[in-house]
Amino acid sequence: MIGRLNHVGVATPSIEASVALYRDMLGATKIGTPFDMPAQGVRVCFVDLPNSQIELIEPLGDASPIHGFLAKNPKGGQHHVCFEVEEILAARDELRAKGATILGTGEPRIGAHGTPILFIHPKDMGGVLIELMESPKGEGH
Ligand SMILES: C[C@@H](C(=O)O)C(=O)SCCNC(=O)CCNC(=O)[C@H](O)C(C)(C)COP(=O)(O)OP(=O)(O)OC[C@H]1O[C@@H](n2cnc3c(N)ncnc32)[C@H](O)[C@@H]1OP(=O)(O)O
Ligand SMILES: [Co+2]
Repeated sequence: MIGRLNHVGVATPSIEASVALYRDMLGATKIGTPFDMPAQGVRVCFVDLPNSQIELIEPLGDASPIHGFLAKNPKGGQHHVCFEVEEILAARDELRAKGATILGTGEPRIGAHGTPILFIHPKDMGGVLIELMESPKGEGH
């Protein structure tokens, strides 16, 4: 089912401070402009790597899904991994049939790359929060 690793999500209390770390400590050169995703409750900034991306996420609004994580990890930390799938609804139905809990309503939302996304509860995946993202058309694997 899963295809490419699209990104690793990193929660941070400050995108600005994290951008400085990735740029100055690790020498990242391709760093996007931060943007708000109010429907997802996060502010997002991508660090482009040759083979993947780091997705820096900062809480946006009172109902942000990452408030709890940052309360437990005040300095931030690795938050989720995102794999591409060809058909998000087929992936969801297959996962549910295997007993996985799909978070939220179970209806995909549009993610930061403009394609539908879903999340699998970390309790079903060995403590790792998994995001599934439908591959951009023409790039399916
Ligand atoms: C923009 C978009 C994109 O890429 O396109 C994004 O990525 S948006 C990325 C942000 N959006 C999301 O994450 C949406 C999906 N996430 C959620 O619905 C939530 O964050 C949950 C994963 C359900 C966690 O919510 P919350 O922290 O309120 O739950 P909770 O305190 O009840 O925690 C339940 C259990 O999950 C653990 N837990 C919480 N967050 C975790 C994480 N990121 N990785 C691994 N485990 C995690 C807690 O420690 C706890 O474990 P114990 O039970 O052992 O104590
Ligand atoms: Co993500």
